[in-house]
Amino acid sequence: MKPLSPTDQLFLWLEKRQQPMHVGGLQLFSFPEGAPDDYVAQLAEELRQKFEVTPPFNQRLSYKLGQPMWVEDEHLDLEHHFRFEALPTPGRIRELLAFVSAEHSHLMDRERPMWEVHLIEGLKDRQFAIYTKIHHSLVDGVSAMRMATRMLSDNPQDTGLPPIWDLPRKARPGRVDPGSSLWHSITHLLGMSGKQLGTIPTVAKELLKTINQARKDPAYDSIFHAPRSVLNQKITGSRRFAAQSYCLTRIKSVCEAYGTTINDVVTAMCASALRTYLMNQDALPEKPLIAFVPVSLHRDESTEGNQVGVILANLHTDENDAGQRLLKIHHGMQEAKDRYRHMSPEEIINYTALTLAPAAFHLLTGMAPKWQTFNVVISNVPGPSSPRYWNGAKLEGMYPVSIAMDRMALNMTLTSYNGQVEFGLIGCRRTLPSLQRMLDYLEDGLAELEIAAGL
Ligand SMILES: CCCCCCCCCCCCCCCC(=O)SCCNC(=O)CCNC(=O)[C@H](O)C(C)(C)COP(=O)(O)OP(=O)(O)OC[C@H]1O[C@@H](n2cnc3c(N)ncnc32)[C@H](O)[C@@H]1OP(=O)(O)O
Ligand SMILES: CCCCCCCCCO
Repeated sequence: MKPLSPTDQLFLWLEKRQQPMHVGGLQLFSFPEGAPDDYVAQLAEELRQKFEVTPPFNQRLSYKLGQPMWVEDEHLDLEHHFRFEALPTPGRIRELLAFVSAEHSHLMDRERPMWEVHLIEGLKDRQFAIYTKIHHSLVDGVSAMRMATRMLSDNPQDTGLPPIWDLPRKARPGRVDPGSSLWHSITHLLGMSGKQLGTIPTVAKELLKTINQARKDPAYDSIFHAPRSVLNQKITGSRRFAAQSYCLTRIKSVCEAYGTTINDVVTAMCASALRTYLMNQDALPEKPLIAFVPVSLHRDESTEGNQVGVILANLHTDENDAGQRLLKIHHGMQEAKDRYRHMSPEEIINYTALTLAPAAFHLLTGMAPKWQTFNVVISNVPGPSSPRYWNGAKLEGMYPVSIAMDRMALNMTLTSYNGQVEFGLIGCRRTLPSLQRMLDYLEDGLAELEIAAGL
């Protein structure tokens, strides 16, 4: 029995039909050399027969004294969670993305462990795919990426590698299993509150500094007054997913030319894509868009729950010059990172909670609809830098599928793998009808920076 942290619980509270709170990943593989045509069907049979379901994949929600806990599901039904499916012909990436768009729109059953793995055959060119869906109250992007990486090997000859639901548990040195009693859960929560109280002085000091800085600097002040835009409307429950890879070497060359980080460049690509998308609808707000940028607080190799703080980043979408826009984004991100450098993870989480309080208040109550805290999520989850294989099948790409929410109809998350940066855009189907065009605008955003830098 394990209690959920307040951040993990938030994703349960926020969930509703038009706002499912699961995240996912789409992995694209090519058949191992010499594999038979029914390779994927054989693989499905093996996965059904050979493996167990281990934590967190065997954990379902239960409530004790009103407190949500993870408990082992004694009636686990693998057939419900693991599904073998086929794409309609001609089995192009377009059909695959349509499949993910539809599956990502469905809520999961809270009576069961909240995950699904879809093994997908019928793709062209001897490829197959795995779309994994898991509730955000169980993992964040970094823990999901760690799990996905642990099921893979850098050796194409390695066989017997498990699926994501039966990964070997990593023992943490010096950690004793705390047991599973309700008493342990209560003391754990009280301990957490003690730690939380200790964060008050630093968080208060940093908030005061923030307010003073916002008084002096208009670019900084903008962070706390996001404009309303077409992205920020009530959403429906159906999603559209668009994904594409971009060359990491090109992104690194832009970083070097401007003296910025990778994260700054991908953020600037998003800013440029949003600008073009909104300008084409004559809907670019005069004031700059503000992004919700998660920062990982995982201090070890853990794959447990959500450990993230958030930076509210000014995207400077009111700036015409692409190079200047990148430098301004870099400057704002540096400032935010400097602030967090002096804070503990608990302090960062509480500072984040206070800065996002108006958004959370609106999402939970529907009140204060005029206050827009941020316009879009931009999340960067780095992955393995060299080729990976799963039982001889080469991983060709790995795309994140995240969350759209009321008044935040678009989420731009990216991962990286083997020299590629892989964007996964998820949006409300009704609010953002031509979402796939953003993929071209991201490319244009990168090209614009290359040209401006003379590359
Ligand atoms: C679901 C089941 C799974 C199945 C399939 C799997 C799918 C795979 C997961 C999907 C997941 C979806 C679900 C999302 C749900 C959330 O999005 S939850 C929120 C998750 N996001 C986070 O936690 C944010 C994590 N990112 C961060 O903390 C920071 O942005 C970063 C990435 C560390 C960047 O920080 P920074 O200091 O501004 O940036 P930067 O200097 O650019 O980077 C630091 C270092 O990282 C490197 N780096 C940064 N970005 C990249 C990049 N994109 N590529 C390569 N290297 C990079 C830099 O080169 C640099 O390296 P060194 O020079 O130090 O060697
Ligand atoms: C105020 C709460 C905001 C929650 C945003 C969810 C973003 C999902 C990416 O991890």
